[in-house]
Amino acid sequence: MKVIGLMSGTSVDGIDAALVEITGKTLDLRAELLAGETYPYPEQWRSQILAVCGGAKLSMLELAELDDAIATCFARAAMAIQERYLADFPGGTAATLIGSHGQTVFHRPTTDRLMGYSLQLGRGELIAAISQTTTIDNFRAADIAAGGQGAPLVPKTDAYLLGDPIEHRYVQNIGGIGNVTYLPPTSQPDWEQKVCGWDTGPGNSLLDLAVTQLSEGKLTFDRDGAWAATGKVCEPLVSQWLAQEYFCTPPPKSTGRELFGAEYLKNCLVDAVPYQLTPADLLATLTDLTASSIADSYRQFLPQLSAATDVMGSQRVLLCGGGSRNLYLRQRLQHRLPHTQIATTDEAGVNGDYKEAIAFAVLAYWRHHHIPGNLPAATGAKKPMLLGDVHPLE
Ligand SMILES: Nc1ncnc2c1ncn2[C@@H]1O[C@H](COP(=O)(O)OP(=O)(O)OP(=O)(O)O)[C@@H](O)[C@H]1O
Ligand SMILES: CC(=O)N[C@H]1[C@@H]2OC[C@@H](O2)[C@@H](O)[C@@H]1O[C@H](C)C(=O)O
Repeated sequence: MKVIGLMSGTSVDGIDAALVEITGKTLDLRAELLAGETYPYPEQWRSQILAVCGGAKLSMLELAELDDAIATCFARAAMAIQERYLADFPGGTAATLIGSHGQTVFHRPTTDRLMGYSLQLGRGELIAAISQTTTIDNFRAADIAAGGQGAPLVPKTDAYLLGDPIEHRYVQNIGGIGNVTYLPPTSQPDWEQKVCGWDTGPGNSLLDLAVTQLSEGKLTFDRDGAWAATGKVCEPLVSQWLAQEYFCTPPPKSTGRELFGAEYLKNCLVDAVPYQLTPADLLATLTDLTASSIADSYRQFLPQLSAATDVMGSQRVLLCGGGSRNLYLRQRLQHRLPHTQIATTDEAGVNGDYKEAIAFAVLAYWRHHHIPGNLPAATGAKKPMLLGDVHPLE
């Protein structure tokens, strides 16, 4: 079955569209990427989305207009990837389903007191009407209704697309926020029960904000980590930051720019004052915070594993997301995980630029086939749930 997956992440850089041929169910699942492309948001909408994510107030009319503008961008992305595929493969057939994550503008994780609240804009009914294709959206709500965080949702798709019979794998996305899926060797009889995942904390969100500020708006990110690589990590500051609540909280846990955003960076800058860091030192230290928070979370929350595999050396991190291109970040991660091989998901057969878009194509496919999409060990939901609202054509 051909399915289009659509995703825009916390960096709000554009809509990732993946046209995927999917077969099988879970253990026999196959997802072949036929076409993938990122379609940037028109600048007007990108700045409005970033403002809303940063807490800007909207009237209900403005909210409805933004929702529809995003849905229109998503529908256009779906139609464009469809056209590109049909132009490249004239005998090909069109996708029959769209799985759209939408654009997260607010995420409040579930707590002991409050049910989680996660809002993705870009309504599926409009995507379906414009693209004339059945669309599934709102994937996080059913998990939240079952007491889960609503995130991360990729772990179950990672399990069936990236498992290995011998290796322990950590599939680590480094987007605006970082998230990991741990996969035990699939030759272990009970491997599916041991899969877990969580949001590790900041990916590039703090770095991007700091680069924008330090360059007075001339740069928006540290390409290849070149600027940070000229600085020196302030280790005491990293240790101080790692003691913060989010990093010590055991999974299930999820987060967003609501925590690791402008306000958080402001506090980091205050903490850094006594150390008199240069801009490059500050970027090196923030880059190391991302690397250390990732490595530290593996050690804290999978302790028996790291003891066993440090000896056997059969563990591998598979990176994906924009941060995997940051060479300095990779270097810092290797420094923090000396006995672990670091590669990319591409090297394991899944395109890292489109892995999340592929995941939402798979989640829509599972919804269509009545297969639950969440992994309770990752989200904290009480049970596996069918994810997504279906918007069929009349
Ligand atoms: N060559 C590069 N060098 C350094 N960093 C890069 C490079 N290319 C991309 N990035 C970083 O990756 C970010 C975008 O990553 P990505 O598209 O994976 O995020 P996202 O999907 O929006 O986020 P999330 O996974 O949290 O939802 C950019 O903001 C930038 O910081
Ligand atoms: C609420 C939300 O949009 N969360 C995103 C974000 O980006 C990374 C991390 O934070 C993860 O929790 C999630 O995305 C992926 C696709 C997920 O649900 O697995």
